[in-house]
Amino acid sequence: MVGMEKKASSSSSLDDLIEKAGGCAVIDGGFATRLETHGAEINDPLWSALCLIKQPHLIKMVHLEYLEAGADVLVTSSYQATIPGFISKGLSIEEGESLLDKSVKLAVEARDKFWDAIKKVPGHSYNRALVAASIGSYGAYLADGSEYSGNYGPAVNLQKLKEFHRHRLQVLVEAGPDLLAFETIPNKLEAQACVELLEEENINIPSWICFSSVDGENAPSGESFNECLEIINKSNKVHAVGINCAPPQFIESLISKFKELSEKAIVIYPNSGEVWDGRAKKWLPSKCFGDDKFELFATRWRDLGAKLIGGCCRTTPSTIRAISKVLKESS
Ligand SMILES: C[S+](C)CC[C@H](N)C(=O)O
Ligand SMILES: N[C@@H](CCS)C(=O)O
Ligand SMILES: [Zn+2]
Repeated sequence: MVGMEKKASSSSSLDDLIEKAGGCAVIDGGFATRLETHGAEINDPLWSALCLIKQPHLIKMVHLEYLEAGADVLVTSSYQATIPGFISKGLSIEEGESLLDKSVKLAVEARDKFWDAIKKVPGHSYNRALVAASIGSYGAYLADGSEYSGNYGPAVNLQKLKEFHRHRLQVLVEAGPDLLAFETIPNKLEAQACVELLEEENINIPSWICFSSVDGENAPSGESFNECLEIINKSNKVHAVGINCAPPQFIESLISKFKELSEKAIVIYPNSGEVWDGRAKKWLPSKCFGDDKFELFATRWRDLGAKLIGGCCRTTPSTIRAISKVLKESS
């Protein structure tokens, strides 16, 4: 147990979903990398957010695929969607705001469409999914791979990070998601910026903060998770903490570590094990885990205490189908 810990209020929509899902809810899988398999062009500084401008129908299609596969939570297409990013494409602030709003609306529309159809099917085993607005790290916006290094340079201080996140956070919250998902946070300073913003903006939507990790032990910056979680534990605006887009082989020990360091729910959605080359902008062949492995991992991670489990880059709807099936069978 950790001192000074503020537990988030217990009757949130997230807690309800976890309970309905039998103690462990399923998050969707890699979003941008799935868009790519449908032919989306995302080799761009905006990465998957380019689709919000050019191919929004693909975004909805991927959301529907993950719902059909059994996801209880959809993460929106806003990971690398930012107002400055859209401005650099020649769009206005208003157009950028409208694209952020659209990222939430597309997921909500997919969720409602799927739920309206499936709830009429007798004996179905789906839950009404929640929509989590993705808030990618500053490193994601930089598009230089720094969400895996945490190295933002000396000019990037707390103020700058809060400035970067504030407007997007306000617009996403206004769009009405069920949850907020801070993703691939690589260092302590950015975790602090997120926590302070949730307080300052008085956000009452349940949120999770997920870190990436490249050594399986620490945040990518080299700072210990002990230091990072200390800040998060003090806030009752954060409902869950965890890891996304790190390789699956790191997850088991990180769940144990997070359990020791925090009382918050633990959220886990690793990538396939392949490694992102931020310069070449491609996935390097590496130890890649298939759906059968994810099936085994998912029960182990659930038994170790994870409350939300899904996949990140290069995992697919079939990965999520495998996770959902095994968790439902054994809950
Ligand atoms: C999670 S990484 C694969 C996302 C893409 C990165 N921010 C880039 O733009 O290169
Ligand atoms: N939600 C994002 C995270 C990228 S690391 C995606 O799945 O594309
Ligand atoms: Zn990822």
